[in-house]
Amino acid sequence: QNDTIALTLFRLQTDTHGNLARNWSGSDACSSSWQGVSCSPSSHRVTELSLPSLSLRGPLTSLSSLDQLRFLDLHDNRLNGSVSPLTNCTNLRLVYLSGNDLSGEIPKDVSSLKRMIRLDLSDNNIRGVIPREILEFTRILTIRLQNNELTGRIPDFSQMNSLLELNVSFNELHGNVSDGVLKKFGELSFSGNEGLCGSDPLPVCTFTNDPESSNTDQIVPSNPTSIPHSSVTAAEPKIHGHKGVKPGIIAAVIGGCVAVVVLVSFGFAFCCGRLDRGGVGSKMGSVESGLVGGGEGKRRSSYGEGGESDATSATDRSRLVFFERRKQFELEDLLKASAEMLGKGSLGTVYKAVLDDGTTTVAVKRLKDANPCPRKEFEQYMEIIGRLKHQNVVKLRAYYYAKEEKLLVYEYLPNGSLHSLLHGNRGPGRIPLDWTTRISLMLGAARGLAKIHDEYSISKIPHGNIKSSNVLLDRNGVALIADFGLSLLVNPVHAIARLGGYRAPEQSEIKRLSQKADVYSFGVLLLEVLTGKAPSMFPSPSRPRSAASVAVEEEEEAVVDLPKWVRSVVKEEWTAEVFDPELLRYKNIEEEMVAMLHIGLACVVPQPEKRPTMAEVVKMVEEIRVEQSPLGDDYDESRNSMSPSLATTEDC
Ligand SMILES: Nc1ncnc2c1ncn2[C@@H]1O[C@H](COP(=O)(O)OP(=O)(O)OP(=O)(O)O)[C@@H](O)[C@H]1O
Repeated sequence: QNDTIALTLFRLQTDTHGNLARNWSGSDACSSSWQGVSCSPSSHRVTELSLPSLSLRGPLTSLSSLDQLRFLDLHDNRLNGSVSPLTNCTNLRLVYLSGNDLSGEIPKDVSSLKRMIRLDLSDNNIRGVIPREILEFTRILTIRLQNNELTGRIPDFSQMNSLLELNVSFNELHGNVSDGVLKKFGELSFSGNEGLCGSDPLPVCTFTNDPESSNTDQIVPSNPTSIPHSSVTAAEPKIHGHKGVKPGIIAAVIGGCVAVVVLVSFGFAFCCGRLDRGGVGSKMGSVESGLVGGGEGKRRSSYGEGGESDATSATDRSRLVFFERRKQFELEDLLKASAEMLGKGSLGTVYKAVLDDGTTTVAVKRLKDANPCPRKEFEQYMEIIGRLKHQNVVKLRAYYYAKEEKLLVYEYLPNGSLHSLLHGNRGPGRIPLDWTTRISLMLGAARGLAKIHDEYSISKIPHGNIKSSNVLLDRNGVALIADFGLSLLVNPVHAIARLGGYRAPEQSEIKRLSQKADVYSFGVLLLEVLTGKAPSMFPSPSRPRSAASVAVEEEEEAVVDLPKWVRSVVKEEWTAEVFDPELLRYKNIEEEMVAMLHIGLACVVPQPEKRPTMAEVVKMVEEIRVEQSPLGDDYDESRNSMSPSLATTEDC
């Protein structure tokens, strides 16, 4: 009842255009007829208030008694006064107040909002310093304070381990931005503050007497020019591109980024082999030695020698075996192809190879170390893999078997993996993965795995390595299951240890892959897509815990066993808490998310026999209807210009 009184007061104070009066009928805010208001069914308290763009004008004071409020979205109104009243709402997690006329300072007791996940106060008139107490948010993912009138020294955001997105641009802040912080959040997050300094492109810091403190030196830019405003017009993700990949271009260290993209001549990589191997490889040295060695020309010629000698020495049996009616290219074409390393997995290294015809692109997995699999067996397994054709399973186009080399040639999928979409670049420039896309990716992956299980229902061949990095996206954003059949190549005794899929509990005893364990892994994948948390497959209990990071680690530990964490949160009544905060921006999807959550939880029941089959999972996912794209209600402008399903993300 008190919440109803508080909201009624809020309406009377702010609803100058009568927008709320029209939409709030009845005398109970929790009666579900109050638009934009959601309550907890058990406590009958207001937990969500979502009233964006309603021309509300007035203070926030009456909201201070809503101490069960978790989600507050009042962006794009004309609200004024201070944000201080909200510090009483100690359950707040997601606060969107951008685009109002809020003024005053951010109070020091903002630290009472310990559960804050996302705080957006951008585009207001908030002044004063950013209080150090903000560093006490241990679960925070996003802080947006851009376009205010904040002054004083910038807090040491490097202490906020959980923070993924920070924007303090266009304020009047000063002080040193550490190198790590600048790199993590990107220069655009600090632009428009003439007093900030640090490493390039910020001006270099010099030390002068601090006018604010007689004891300490103030750090000021040597030449106070902020990052040019012209570079700040669009918050686009940075694409560290590498156009025109040529054979022989060996390594490109992408500007300031931890990830190193290695571009190798595939032919070179293939022919050179490993240092410790015999044959052509040992003649040429290792790929690594090639990396450090001479220039492009030299490597190109090395490649030429190696490629030809190996190709011509290939026996009739050591040839590319295609699963397509017409042979598309020769081994020699593959050896000549320009190649780019896409990544290393548990069984080998994958290269993108662009053939000289300029139109054929394939992904080539070069299996690592002497695979014990004899030729006959290998060929049989390839037959099994190559036979399976389905729109949601990555197609094996061809393979090559020689004593020293085993290559698997797959169709190339240009849009990365579900893993990189979910977890890549959670910082600034992150392209959110919307609900419609997530549902369609989960459905595609479910169909692909169901097909595998159905095709091999008698022999019960499992996939054995279901995880988000093995769900790839084609050019239309359709999800495909990768790496089917590779578990066959691994000694069953070591398969679980060698493959990195999400493990089912029974596998700690019965060390065997199975289709039921695939279902469990798929359940974990669903939970990963719903929560946005990456399941950690190999928890290390001995991880050192510093006092300062205990709280953050507790949060992280929740992801070690994703099913366990989800179960525990759901039990505590607040289901919405499990979902990826990124999804909370979309409207009217909660029912679908909860339905999907139930499917995920059904897949991860500890008893294998109680898990559904993948065919049943497909049916259940198909029954979750997405009537309309939630994008229509999206209020994140950064997404307007891109196609979410095809959005690729950089890892760095
Ligand atoms: N057909 C493909 N098209 C495009 N990229 C691919 C293809 N197959 C694999 N990749 C990419 O190559 C990289 C390495 O893949 P790989 O399957 O070897 O490793 P992984 O999935 O990380 O681990 P695992 O070996 O356990 O499956 C990944 O980044 C993956 O997205």
